[in-house]
Formats: sequence, C-alpha cells, structure tokens
Amino acid sequence: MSQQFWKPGSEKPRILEDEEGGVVFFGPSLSSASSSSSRFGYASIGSQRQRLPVYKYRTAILYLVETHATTIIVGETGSGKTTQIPQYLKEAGWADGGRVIACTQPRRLAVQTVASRVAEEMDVKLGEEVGYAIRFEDVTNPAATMIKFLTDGVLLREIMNDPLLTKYSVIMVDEAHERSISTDILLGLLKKIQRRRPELRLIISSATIEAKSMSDFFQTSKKHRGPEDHEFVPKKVPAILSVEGRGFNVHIHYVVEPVSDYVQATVSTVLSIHEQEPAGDILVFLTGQDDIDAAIRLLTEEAHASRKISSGLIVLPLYSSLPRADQDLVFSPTPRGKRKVVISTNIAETSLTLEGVVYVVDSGFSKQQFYNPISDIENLVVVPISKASARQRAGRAGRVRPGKCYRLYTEEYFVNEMSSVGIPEMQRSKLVSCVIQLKALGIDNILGFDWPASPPPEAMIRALEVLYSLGVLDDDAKLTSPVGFQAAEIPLDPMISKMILSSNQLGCSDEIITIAAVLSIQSIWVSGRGVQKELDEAKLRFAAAEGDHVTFLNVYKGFLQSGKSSQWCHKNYMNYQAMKKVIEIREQLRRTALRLGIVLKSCEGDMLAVRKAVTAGFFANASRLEAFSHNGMYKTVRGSQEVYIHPSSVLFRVNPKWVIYHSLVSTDRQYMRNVMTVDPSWLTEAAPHFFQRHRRPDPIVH
Ligand SMILES: Nc1ncnc2c1ncn2[C@@H]1O[C@H](COP(=O)(O)OP(=O)(O)OP(=O)(O)O)[C@@H](O)[C@H]1O
Repeated sequence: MSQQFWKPGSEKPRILEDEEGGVVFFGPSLSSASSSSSRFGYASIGSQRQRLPVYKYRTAILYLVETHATTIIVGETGSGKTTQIPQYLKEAGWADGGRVIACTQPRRLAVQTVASRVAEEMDVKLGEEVGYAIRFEDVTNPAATMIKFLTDGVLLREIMNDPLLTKYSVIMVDEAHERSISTDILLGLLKKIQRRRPELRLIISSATIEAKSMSDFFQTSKKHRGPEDHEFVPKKVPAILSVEGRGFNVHIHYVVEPVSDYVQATVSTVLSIHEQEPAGDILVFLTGQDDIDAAIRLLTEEAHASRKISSGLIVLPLYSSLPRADQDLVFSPTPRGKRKVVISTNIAETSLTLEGVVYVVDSGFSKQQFYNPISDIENLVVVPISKASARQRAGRAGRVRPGKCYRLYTEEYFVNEMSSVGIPEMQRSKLVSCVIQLKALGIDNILGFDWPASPPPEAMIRALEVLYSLGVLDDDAKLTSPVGFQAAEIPLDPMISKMILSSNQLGCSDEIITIAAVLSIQSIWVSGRGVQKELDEAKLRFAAAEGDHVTFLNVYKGFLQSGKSSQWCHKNYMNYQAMKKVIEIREQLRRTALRLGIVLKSCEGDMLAVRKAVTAGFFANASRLEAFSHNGMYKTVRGSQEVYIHPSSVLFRVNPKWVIYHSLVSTDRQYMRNVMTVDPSWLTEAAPHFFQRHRRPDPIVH
C-alpha cells in the first residue's frame, strides 16, 4: 500500500464508544488470540466458542437475564453476542417446556446466515432445534424449534396473531443500533407486552448502541399493571452489561486526502490490496446496485488491462435484490490461489461473517431513504455513514483472523465530522406501512404510542390520509373490513397491496402480481452507462403505449418464452439477475395471494383492467402535464410539486396529459419512475374523497 495514499490510525486500543476515533485495534491487543489464529481454522467448534470474548460473561449474562426484565448488552463486533447468547439461554433452560428463544435481526440475510451457523455449532439440522423465519419463508418446526432467528418485521407480524408473544421466553433484539422502523415499533410493543407478561425477558444488544438512552426508554413507564400473580418479580430497571474484548485485531487505515470519486478509489484500493497484501478475501462497502455494477465493470476492465492480476480475482456483487443463489455464492469457499472480492451494500454491515474476509474497504457512504412530509416526496439519497456504521463495517474483518480496514475518508473527518449514530429510519421515512401495521395490532392512538424516538406528526398525518383514501382506514381511523384487514396481511407497501386486492375484482391478478414483483426491485434493465443507445433500442422492442407497467408484462412474457434464458437477457439489455429475482418474488406473492383467497386469473390481454387495478393502488401518485409546458413539466395532484418523467421510462418525451407513477427520484429534478397513462375519470372513480380534497381532474380527455 502506498504510504502517500494511506495513513494508519493513531495507535491506541479501541474502547467502547470511543468518540475521539483514532481506532487501530478493536479491543485490547490480544496477542494470544492473534497468535492462535493459524490454529483457529482447525480448532473444534466447541473450543472456538469458548475462545469468544462473550464466553467469559456467560454466567453474568444468565444471572442478569434471570433477575432483570431487560438486559442491554454492548459488546464489540465479533465478540459472540448473536451466535452465543441464544445458546447460553437454551443451555440454561429458557427453552424448556416448549418455550422458544427469539433473536431478531434487521436484515434477512443475517437471519439466515446466523441461524445456519448456530445450527452448525449445535450440530443440529437447520429448521429443527434451531430455525429461522423471514418474510415469505419459515424454516422452523413448531414442535422442535427452541432457538428462532427472525427479522424484527416478522416478529411484528407474529404479534398480530399472538399479541403477547406467549411462546417466547426471551426475546433478544440484536443490532438495535440500526433503529429500523420495525425495530422501533418492536421496542415500543415489547415494552407494552412486558407489562402484561413480567416473566418475559428482553435482551437488547449491539456493538454500537447508546446503552443509556435505551435503558431510559425501558425504565420510564407510562402505566404499570402489577404482576400480582407472579411469585418472582424481575427488576424493572434494565441491566447494562459491557462485554470487553474481541478475538482478532483490525488495523484501520485512512486516506491522507479526501477522495473525489469513491467508486474509482474503491477499485484502486482493491487492486493495490490484491497486488501487495497476502492472501485473504476483500469485502467492499458501496451504496447500491448502480455503484456496485459500475465498480465491478471498472475492476474487471482494470484487472484485465493488467493481465498479471486478473487471473486471481473472483468479483461478486451482494445486494438485497440479488437472487438467493447468487447471494449464496458469496458464502462459498474461495478456491485455492484465488481471492474473492465481494462488493456489497450495507446488507453485509451487521451480523455477517464471511469466513475468508481479511480486508474491508469502506467507501464511507450508504443509500438512505429521506421523506419530506410537506412535499410528500421520498428520496433515496447517497449520504455519509455514521461512526456506528463505520465500526460495524470494520468489524466484518478480523472475525476469524486479524484483518485490515481501509477507510476512503480521512481520520480527521472520522474523528471530527462523522456523526456518532444515524438518524432512526422512523424519523426520515414515509410511515404508511408503519401505520397500517400498528392499526392491525390494535394500536389506535398512534401519536401517543411509546416510541423510542417520536416520528414527525406531519408524516403520521400524511400516512393516515393515504390509508383513508385507499379505503384501508375508515372515518374513525380503524381498519376497514375486508380491505383494511386484507391489506394489512400482505407484507408490502399498502399501495401495492390495494392494487393486488383490486385486481382480484377486475380479473387480472395474474398480470398484477407480475407488475408488483417488478416494482419490488430496483430495475430490470442493465445500467445504461456507456450503452444508453442500445438500451433505448432494446426497450423499444417491448415498449407499450400505456407505459412502463404494461411494458413490464411484455418483458416478462418474452423472458418466459425465451425459457428464462440469460443470453436472451444479455441480447435485450436486461438484467438477468433482476429477472430471476422477479420470478422468485412473483412466486412468493402468488402464495400470499392464495392465502388471502385470491386465485390467480389472467385478463387475457385486457389492459384496461390492468391499468384500472394499478390506478386503484396508485391514484394518489397522479400528475398532470402543465398546460403549455414545453419541457415536459408535470404537477403532482397531491402536493402541486413540479415533476418530470424519468428518462428510463418508455413514456419519456411522450408526455401524456395524465399519468400515475410508482416512485419519485431526485437528481437535478424530481423524476417520476415507472409511469403509466391514465384516464382522469379513473382517478375520481378510484378515490372520490381524495380528489375532492385535492385537485379534481379535468373531465375525460382522450
Ligand atoms: N458463519 C461463520 N463462520 C465462521 N465463523 C463464524 C461464523 N459466524 C460466526 N463465526 C465466529 O463467531 C464469532 C462471533 O460471531 P457473532 O455473530 O456471534 O458476533 P457478534 O458479537 O454478534 O458480532 P456482530 O455484532 O458483528 O454481529 C465471529 O467473529 C466468528 O469468529
């Protein structure tokens, strides 16, 4: 590594929440751990478990859980919280008598990988004593599962059927620092449940959580119902335990000067590591699929240009919309003499162990959703990460042997400018899905709910308004029957759920679930960089005058007719991975629809039915072309915002008078993505109240 480019961090041991930064070693310098690293790979799983820092705290953890209703555990990344604590609890009898120990994670991938690891450590078959549940996938055996890993979203859904979560004896909310909306709702509900079930134990754990504020949250109680019929009352004041130490050192390196292009800097860093550093896989953190695709292209080109290095590299992407089989590749062993480079979004930031990873390259950025309730616009923007994220990212190295982390920002920036923690998702998101879930859980006074961080009231009001206009809530803000209850059952954005429910009446559910599946992924086309003309020509082959939604149906049909061929995708500038994912999601949606009594029915080419079903869900995203607009300017019906059709849409430059869109993205302007033409009379038909309060569309325009 060139010393002009890289600077090692100032040398001092890392301590918990070390605000001055300067991180070099995470935890005390454990020379014994480092020196034993070569033997680590050959040690039995039992002795590996005993070597983890959390092992020394086993008795303390069990004592605190026994005596306190809530225990907050802060321990370094890799100290063994996620994989070990559920096992300690099981060994201590918390899963006896048919009870279950739950451990939640914010991300699906983490749930699956941690569950497999724990099953391996316990030498049991995954899905039996140790199981997992993620959206659309339940790998548990109700008669046998003692330890269950699940996303916090899935646990929330379980509360709908079992409001007191009676089967669980202990619930561990892991990676609580991420503060996803689901984690926040879960924390508020668990606090409520605890009042009714004093025997329930909670563990809140993370490497980077603010333990004091979490403890304050669990300590302050609005009302307390006494647990008179229980002999032993656990302490209500949460216990805080700090697990010191970690297995292996991670050396942090910073850039000397800020970098101007983090994708290019990532590629150069990966190539330098590959040329100059000993064996070991590399994990790179970028922001999203577009960045990742660009980095992979650059890396492949540059590695090929320098032929001596290209042979040893295996470059793999990792993001949530990647099909399962391709995500699994990331976990497969690296062939001898090769080096794997995994280029990921923050999906790999927490809880994941990629065994071969020795080097981490951290771009310092991630993509986050930001919602403005005044304009009602939600944007996915690239933002600098927090120190908590930076530490989690560095923690992906050094899990099974010492590692290095290359941060593409300066040490000065890390210490003085990077914020300590991120903004909770609840405070920067659209809350439509959150509100419908709370309503389904019987929480009527949403503003008065005990939140770890209150959501902005404007965002709540906006959400209530949308749900009311979708016919999901009634005048008393209660779920309607059957639409409201059914929409709450579908684990998707309520606008999509409403579209699916309407398609049942309109006889086009088969087409609509295809559209819903395509809308769930970022893009089915390859990124246009460098191939824009060819991409536009390919799109024209499928383009429908009605817009993108009907175009998706043409694409899907073509893909099926090709026998789901990758060559066909390549020829048509379509992203093969994305198309495989569409098939996967579509199948999951088909099963969900069936559960709700929706049997798939095709409208056999009647696109009017399809468009009316889309309108039934997305009427609130209607826009009208401004009269005399020469540059394609539209105004949204809801907020009179200036918006334009995104260049990726087949309706770009066509500019029909009335359109509805799926989402907005903001670059130099606000662009509507996935756009469809509508007849304005369908809008008032779909939501008369909504258009009375907003802008009444013109009479029918053909
Ligand atoms: N799939 C795996 N393969 C090999 N080793 C693993 C695997 N999963 C976990 N380990 C080992 O167990 C250690 C502890 O992992 P665990 O996930 O329990 O830590 P943690 O404290 O929860 O970390 P984090 O906060 O980063 O999730 C890892 O550092 C690694 O040594």
